[in-house]
Amino acid sequence: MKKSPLPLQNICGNEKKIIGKEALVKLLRWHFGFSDFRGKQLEAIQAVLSGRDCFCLMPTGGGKSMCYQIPALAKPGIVLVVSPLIALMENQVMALKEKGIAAEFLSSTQTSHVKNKIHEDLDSGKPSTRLLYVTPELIATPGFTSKLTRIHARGSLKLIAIDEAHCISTWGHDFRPSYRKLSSMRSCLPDVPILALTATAVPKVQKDVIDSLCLQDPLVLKSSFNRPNIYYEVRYKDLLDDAYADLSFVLKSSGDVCAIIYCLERTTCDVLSAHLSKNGISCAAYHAGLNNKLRSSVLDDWMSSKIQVVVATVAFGMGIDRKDVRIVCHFNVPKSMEAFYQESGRAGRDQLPCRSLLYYGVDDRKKMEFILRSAASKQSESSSSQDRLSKKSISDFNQMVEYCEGSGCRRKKILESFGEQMSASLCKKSCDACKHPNLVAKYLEELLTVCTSHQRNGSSRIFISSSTDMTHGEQFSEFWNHDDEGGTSEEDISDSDDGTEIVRSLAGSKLSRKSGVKDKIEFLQHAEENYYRNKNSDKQVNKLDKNAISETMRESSRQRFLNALKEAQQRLGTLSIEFEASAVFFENQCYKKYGKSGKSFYYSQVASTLRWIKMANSCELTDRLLSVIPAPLENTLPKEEPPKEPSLLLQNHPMKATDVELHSNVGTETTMCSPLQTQKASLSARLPAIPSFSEFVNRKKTKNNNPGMSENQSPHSSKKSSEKRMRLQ
Ligand SMILES: Nc1ncnc2c1ncn2[C@@H]1O[C@H](COP(=O)(O)OP(=O)(O)OP(=O)(O)O)[C@@H](O)[C@H]1O
Ligand SMILES: [Mg+2]
Repeated sequence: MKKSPLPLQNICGNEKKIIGKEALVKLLRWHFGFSDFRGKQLEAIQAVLSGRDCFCLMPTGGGKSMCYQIPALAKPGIVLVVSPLIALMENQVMALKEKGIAAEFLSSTQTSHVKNKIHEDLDSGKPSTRLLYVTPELIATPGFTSKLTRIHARGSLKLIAIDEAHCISTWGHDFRPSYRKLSSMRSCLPDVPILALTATAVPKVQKDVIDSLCLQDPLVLKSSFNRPNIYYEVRYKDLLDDAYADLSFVLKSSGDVCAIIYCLERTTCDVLSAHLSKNGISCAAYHAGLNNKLRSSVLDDWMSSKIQVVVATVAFGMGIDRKDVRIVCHFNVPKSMEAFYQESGRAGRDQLPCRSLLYYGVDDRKKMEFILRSAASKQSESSSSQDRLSKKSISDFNQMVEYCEGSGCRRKKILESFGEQMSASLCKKSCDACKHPNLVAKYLEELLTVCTSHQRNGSSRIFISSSTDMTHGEQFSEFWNHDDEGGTSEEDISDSDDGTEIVRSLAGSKLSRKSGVKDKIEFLQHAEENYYRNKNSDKQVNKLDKNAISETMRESSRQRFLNALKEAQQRLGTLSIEFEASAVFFENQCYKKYGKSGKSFYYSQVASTLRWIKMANSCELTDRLLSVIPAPLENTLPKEEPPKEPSLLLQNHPMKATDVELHSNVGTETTMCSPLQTQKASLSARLPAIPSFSEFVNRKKTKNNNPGMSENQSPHSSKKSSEKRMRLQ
């Protein structure tokens, strides 16, 4: 229902003068029903109404939107709001319309009839629209720029508000190339004040935003980043029997509360959501792998409390305003403190007590380090700016690791990462480290023991050394950006299907290992059924396109194989294979087999091959790789001459067989099976096949049912399992 305008709506004409607090508070009460302004809202509003540029840094949920919504009501003319997500624009416009405020948005999702009506209004001399939400992509189009210039010439454009302004900075955690195009606005639309709003901007990003937008003598308003109503807590997956069960328990014991659970991978969202649903929790998965219809129905159901828990990738939530989110859980460690702050900040926007829960796992850390490293290695010729960004992404992630693995107040760590000093007393025991210091210290000690045993088994070394390498001068890239360029111009979700996604999707994560075997098989069967169902549908071509395996994906897989082989080398002692070529060989095999079937099957094959590499002994590995030696080699081998053709074995490498023996550790499998012997034996031996997923699972089952074998093979597993325990609530 349309609300009658407050007589104050034109409290002043177009003249630039400070409007008194009283008049503005009246607007706030009349239109929004809030008794007073929060934090720096009033200062920001007064600044922009007086025609001054303003940079406004307020915490998540601090009420930044009000800083441009009130100005829209205080003066005639249009406030242009640049927003990164269509979902966010839709929500805000809907909420404003419900309050009787003339707000519109322009996006590709609207019908041309609706768009035409909005354009008609904008073209009229006296537009009724007060707030116009647009994407940065639209602003960049020449047609829209000239429309804005015309509106401005008529004196009808009173403010440009740039929401989530950190997206303009390559230093920010959510850099969006399209935001950079906003830098031309100052020259196209001089005199129109610009308001830049963000919740997360370290000093470097603040400066970058101010410079990029050419803000002139802006009023810089900074509020504390502290969110006193959020209780911060980390739970350690490696010390838990079952993180899924733990999370179920937390959610159930908290009552039927509203929650967001962030996962790194889409598959984890699906599997975890299914698990929670089975346990009676009302929830749904949300990620860019779902179609638009399903995504918006999940969003609607969650916004209207039909479901309470959303299990999502980072695609979910920027600017989504459900006030009563009581728990934000990160089921995998986030990539940076900025991302963590932004996402955990979606809890408790009603200022009531709420909880940030992070499940930290050593495997997750390694996976993230691997992703960072893969992204880095993708850049063969890096520019200095890419190099700079890559190093930054590593150090950003290290801050997150420190948050989880370090002792001391979590709140302090968050605030200090944004350059804010904090006294120890500020936390008031509102994080686990301050509330239960002894318990947290004990967990960290236990975690260290688990990590050390991982390392002793060789499983961590490759990652640890690679991450150390990375901080010492390799080339890196910012890989997680919501890069909306090159895709459809107004896609509302941007967790893209790039190479990183593949690495993320590869099986072998601790999470998927923790779900039951039956669940897993059901899940894969379901995926297979879906695949064949889709295959017959008339959308097949489109789907196959989406399912296509790109060169980037293939490169990620090769990298993954390379790391697995190096890890195998650490586990087994010196392995006499040529790593790069072997990695290419394994990847080629997967691609040959499943290249045409699409990426799901391809990933699955990559994953099972990786599992096989993890379990194989030296003989099996070298045998497997020998199979690709060209036929003529067979004749040359007995003479112990190096083959002419390039081959995968180190035999073709300058290193001699004797070198290998010298490097072998006594008692390792390498000494029992020298490269030469292996080659000879393998020519007559049958090659072991790489197991399928179900074979792998069944083999594992058999081993577990055979106590002798499991004892020999995994002396740590039973110990580790008995070491694990559910954490106290
Ligand atoms: N002065 C106020 N008094 C009470 N509630 C307010 C006030 N201003 C804003 N709010 C409410 O606070 C909530 C958060 O506001 P808003 O969405 O603008 O936050 P934000 O700073 O943009 O957060 P984010 O960074 O997550 O986008 C909204 O529900 C809004 O209605
Ligand atoms: Mg906002």
